[in-house]
Amino acid sequence: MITHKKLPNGFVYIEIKNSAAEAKIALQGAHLFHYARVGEEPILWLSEVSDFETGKAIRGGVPICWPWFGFSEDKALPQHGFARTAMWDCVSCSEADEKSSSVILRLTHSQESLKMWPYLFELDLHVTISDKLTMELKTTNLDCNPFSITQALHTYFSLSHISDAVIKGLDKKPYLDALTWKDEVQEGDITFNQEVDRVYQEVDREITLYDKNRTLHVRNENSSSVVVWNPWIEKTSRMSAMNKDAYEHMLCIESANAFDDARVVKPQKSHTLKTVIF
Ligand SMILES: O=P(O)(O)OC[C@H]1O[C@H](O)[C@H](O)[C@@H](O)[C@@H]1O
Repeated sequence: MITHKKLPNGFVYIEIKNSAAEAKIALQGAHLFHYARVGEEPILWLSEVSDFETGKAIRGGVPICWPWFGFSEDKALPQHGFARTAMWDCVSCSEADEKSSSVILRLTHSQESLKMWPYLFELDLHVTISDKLTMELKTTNLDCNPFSITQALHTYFSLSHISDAVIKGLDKKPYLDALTWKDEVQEGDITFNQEVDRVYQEVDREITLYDKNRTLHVRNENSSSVVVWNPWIEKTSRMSAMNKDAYEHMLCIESANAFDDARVVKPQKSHTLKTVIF
């Protein structure tokens, strides 16, 4: 069942329930903020103190960073672009069978977007909810000039505890350490005992997240960069909409086209960043 819902403050979202899983996705930002398989704990982390307010990104779930990841060259523009706080339209809801439901949300250029980023575009998020979570972010260039994008499906995973988390699949991969701005190379698995903010490059394998009671797989397409982020104690205390111990129960593994993995989209052409989480 796919139902359009509204919070008391007017914030609108779509609830999807089928025999395999359930999900919630806000029209603001096409922001998926809940996904759980039937009978299991939620796979996505959502801050207990997140705002569901117009113009503010939800803290948790899967924010969409687009058309730039991180800071823009113009520091007056929002970090991670404007898509995550813009209102999207729902253009399609469908149920393939009792175990699989799909929603397509669309954002197109507007007077406001053209002030921040001077291109005509269509951006579609196709979400499929089944025993897997599939997200396809399709950028179509409707302009007469090519444009370059950086982007991420900025997935916040829910953890039993950060000290139990192990990421496999990035061994020997080069990365930019966003804390020191140095280029490094990963040696072995990733574990966490301090702040981590890294953009891995040349990623060509499935990534596996081991937690105490659960193993999750992330399979990306048309992406060779992955951001791994945990803000740890001090940065969490400075972050909006996060309790001070929130870093213990979240970890971001972001399916991206970031830094050296920026993509040029020619007029009338498309690029689709895809991730499957299972
Ligand atoms: O606070 P936000 O704008 O949502 O950004 C949250 C985080 O996103 C990414 O993971 C970046 O690598 C981090 O440096 C940043 O702190």
